[in-house]
Amino acid sequence: MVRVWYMDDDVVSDQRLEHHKNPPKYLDLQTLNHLTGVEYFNVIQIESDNLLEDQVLTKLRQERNYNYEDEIICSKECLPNYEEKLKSFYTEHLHTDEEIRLVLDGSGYFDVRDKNDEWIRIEVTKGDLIIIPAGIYHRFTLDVNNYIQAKRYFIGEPVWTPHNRPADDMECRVNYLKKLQPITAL
Ligand SMILES: CSCCC(=O)/C(O)=C/O
Ligand SMILES: [Fe+2]
Repeated sequence: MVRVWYMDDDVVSDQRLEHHKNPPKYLDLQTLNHLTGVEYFNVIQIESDNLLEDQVLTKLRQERNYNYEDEIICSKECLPNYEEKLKSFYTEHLHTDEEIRLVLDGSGYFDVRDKNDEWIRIEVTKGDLIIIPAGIYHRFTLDVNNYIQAKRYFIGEPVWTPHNRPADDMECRVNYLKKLQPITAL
């Protein structure tokens, strides 16, 4: 089961640790969605190595027109410019398009800002599919196991460019906040 929690304020110790508040403050997926617009799906058949035939995944790809896909492995051995890339992933940023990731193996943390600018940490492991909306400030880190393999989906020609904070005037940011308002008012 995916775990989601509010992070502590410790910016000194290793980013790969869990960074819970004391006491821990967990969120459920519905609350995560209401607060941030992040969507989560469990791709159930991953254990049977039948991942790409999975019904949840097939439906998502068709309905949302994900017509581009590739794979990324974040490990010292496989990711070119490993240290530099990890630093860039963990620098707070946004994208002009959704960030869609399906974890095939390993694990890691996506951190997203809530409307009060607090960090929420989302632990992703094998079989988790996460959709991070365009315009949300976020970052990614490996956990202490230092390995993740994920599929990346995209609509059209992929654009991976991160726009580091501050990017408040970007159209995607303005639109994200507009879309979020009615949701968080619930
Ligand atoms: C597990 S995919 C690597 C992280 C990434 O692609 C990204 O854009 C993070 O924000
Ligand atoms: Fe990103």
